[in-house]
Amino acid sequence: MKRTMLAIVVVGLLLASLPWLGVPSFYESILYLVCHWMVLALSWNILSGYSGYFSFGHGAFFGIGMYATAVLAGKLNWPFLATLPFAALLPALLGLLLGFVVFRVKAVRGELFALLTLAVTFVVATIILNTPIDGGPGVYLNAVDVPKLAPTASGSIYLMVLAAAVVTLLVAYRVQASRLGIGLFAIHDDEDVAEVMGVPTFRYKLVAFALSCALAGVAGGIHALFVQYVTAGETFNITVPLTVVLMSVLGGTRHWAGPAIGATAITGLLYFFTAGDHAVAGRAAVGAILVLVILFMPQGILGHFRRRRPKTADAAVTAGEAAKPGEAVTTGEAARAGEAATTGEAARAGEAVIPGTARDPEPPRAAARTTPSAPLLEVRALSKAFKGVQALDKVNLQVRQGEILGLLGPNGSGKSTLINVVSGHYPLSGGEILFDGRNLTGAPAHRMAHAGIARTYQIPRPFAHMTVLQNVSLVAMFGCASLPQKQAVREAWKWLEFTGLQARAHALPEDLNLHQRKFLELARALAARPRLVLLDEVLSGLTPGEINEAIELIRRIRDQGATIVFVEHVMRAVMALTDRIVVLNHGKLIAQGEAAEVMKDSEVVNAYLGKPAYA
Ligand SMILES: Nc1ncnc2c1ncn2[C@@H]1O[C@H](COP(=O)(O)OP(=O)(O)OP(=O)(O)O)[C@@H](O)[C@H]1O
Repeated sequence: MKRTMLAIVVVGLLLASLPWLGVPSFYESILYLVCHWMVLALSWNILSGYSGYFSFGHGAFFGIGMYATAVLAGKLNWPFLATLPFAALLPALLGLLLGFVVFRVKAVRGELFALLTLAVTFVVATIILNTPIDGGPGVYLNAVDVPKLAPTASGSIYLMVLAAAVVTLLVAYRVQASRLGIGLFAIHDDEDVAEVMGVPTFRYKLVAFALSCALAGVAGGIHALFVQYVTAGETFNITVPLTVVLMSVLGGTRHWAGPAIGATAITGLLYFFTAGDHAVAGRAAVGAILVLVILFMPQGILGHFRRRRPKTADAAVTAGEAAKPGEAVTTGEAARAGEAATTGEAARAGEAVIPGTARDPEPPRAAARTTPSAPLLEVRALSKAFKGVQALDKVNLQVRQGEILGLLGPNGSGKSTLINVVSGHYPLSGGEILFDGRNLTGAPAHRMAHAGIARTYQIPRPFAHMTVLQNVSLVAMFGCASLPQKQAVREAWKWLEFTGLQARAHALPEDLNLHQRKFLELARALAARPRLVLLDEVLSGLTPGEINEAIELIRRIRDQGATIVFVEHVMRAVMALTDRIVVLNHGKLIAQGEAAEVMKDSEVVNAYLGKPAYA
């Protein structure tokens, strides 16, 4: 990490020497434009590329920065450098305000967010144009003194934008490698699941948005000085956000350096054609290249080559490095070495290791038991209504410390809904959730995860662009354990070994079979070091042999002290594993107690057992 950052700074310092080497100012202008677009594209990518919240409003934040400097320096005669903090702060505040409202609304994701940010651009442009900020004629900055940083004014402006580009590169790099970046990539893949796994999605999106807007604002402030004359028509032109998006997509949005490559390529190409007096042909060429890249390299230039890399000579290095437990694996790496070097023999053969036959991992730390049989989870009058469906109707339930509680009921009786509500995936409609004596009613899902609740999904929902190892280590970082990154990777290896998935550590979820995907769900839940594990039909769809493996695995999880709620239709597993069962029907709890007793209950027989079709 330090080497990459050092390399960015060294290259920046080398480029900073150009104004003293007598380079014609024309070239400084070209380099200025490259750096300028780099800042804009990189800053856009911090929110939109990493988290998937595509914004078409970057022009607004850039424009606010531009006008902040134009008004403060051009109209109020402030020294230029004193305007830059405001050029950063004002768009950041607008981003925060907008995000504070918009990021709370689940419906405003994807294209709606893109349209909303585009609308913000028009609103900002209209306000600026129709108030004394601009008022129509534009703002001149030709009387503003350029800070003397280099022998010439153009050299000084170039140095400022170069500094901004270096800082933005460092920020983009640091964010990607940090918890924030990993959380944003999880949001990109599945925001609801990310929240349930412990990622504070709202806060992370806000931070990313504010950072993105602030950097765009700085680019705007410097650009105001560069163009010397600021008009609303030029500033809030749709080509600004479009160009930024295209540059990022071309270079690759899932890598910190992708937008920088896209910005360099497109600016360089445009210059090449403009210099040859073929500006129109240049734009057409850029358009054609973009179409080709989107068709054949949908992950962008960097994404494409990084995806191919493990298949080449350095695959062994990538896999070997990541195979060292404790080595940090960031989401951007996405190493896809299906045959990655691993620790066990079976793993080397590329086979999943049957739990119990793998080399014994260091015993995974399980939740510590406190008072035996004390309730760990208590739900009181828990209700959940969807439009027209009362999925849960005043359910009262206790889960005791250290037990396996079977949650049974016919299809549609509310079992998954109960798990969804207790894990925070769905907000409740009524009632209370008490966990370990704390009232978690209405808490956001990431707080449920931090408190010690982990879950699996009936239909596995792994983060699609992250490897198996990254999926599991993310939960070790953000779940109840809240481990630092390197320790989280070590923890993930333990659970991969526990579930027999270590041979698939570097595979993407799409390359796993159903059995492996179900076990990935388990490994993820366990890596959180939860106090309560909610298992939603982990056995469905498995073969009888795989079911036996899973039963053995769940026993081992319980033996290590975890408390488990177990939704299952496979009756032999229910009988083999559960201490107690509760039965739901039409969202109501109809029976609870020891399995053998409850199975004789006439209401249970009528509602559930009387129905055929369970294994
Ligand atoms: N997101 C949703 N929107 C609308 N209705 C829902 C939603 N999720 C669940 N329901 C409804 O709530 C009721 C309970 O569903 P739930 O999935 O909890 O049942 P279940 O007992 O888990 O069933 P299964 O055994 O088939 O998984 C069903 O009528 C279902 O259609």
